[in-house]
Amino acid sequence: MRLLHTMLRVADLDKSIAFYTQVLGMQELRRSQNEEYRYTLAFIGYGKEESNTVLELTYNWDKDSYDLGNAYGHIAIEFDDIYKACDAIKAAGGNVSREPGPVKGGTTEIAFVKDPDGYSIELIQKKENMSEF
Ligand SMILES: C[C@@H](O)C(=O)SC[C@H](NC(=O)CC[C@H](N)C(=O)O)C(=O)NCC(=O)O
Ligand code: NI
Repeated sequence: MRLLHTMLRVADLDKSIAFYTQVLGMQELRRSQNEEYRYTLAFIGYGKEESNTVLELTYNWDKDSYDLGNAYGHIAIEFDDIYKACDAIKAAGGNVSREPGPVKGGTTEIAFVKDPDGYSIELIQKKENMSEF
């Protein structure tokens, strides 16, 4: 078995794709529409689905907002330098909701940003040993 994707429902597909590609450096891998059930899927990530776990952005044509509720946590992305990444995200108008720095009670360096729908994305500083979590 292999973890294939995480699906997020988004209110504005082009705005979300612009954020994940232009701000977080992902690629749009493929897009498909379902005319009968009125939705579009966009698969995005850092490489081909054959060897990468990706995001599936779902746009329902008749829905322009969602209640994210209080159960969703975050999606985590590893960066070589989260400090530079956060500076670039701010420069691109992105929302850095938690400044980069050591995780509370630990040493791993993290930051959080919000995507256009308000989903939290955790940026984790690349390190040799991931054992802290
Ligand atoms: C391609 C595969 O990864 C999918 O997830 S498609 C599954 C399909 N998705 C939708 O219908 C999305 C729109 C829906 N309104 C929503 O917001 O979830 C799905 O869930 N189909 C249901 C089924 O029973 O086939
Ligand atoms: Ni899916």
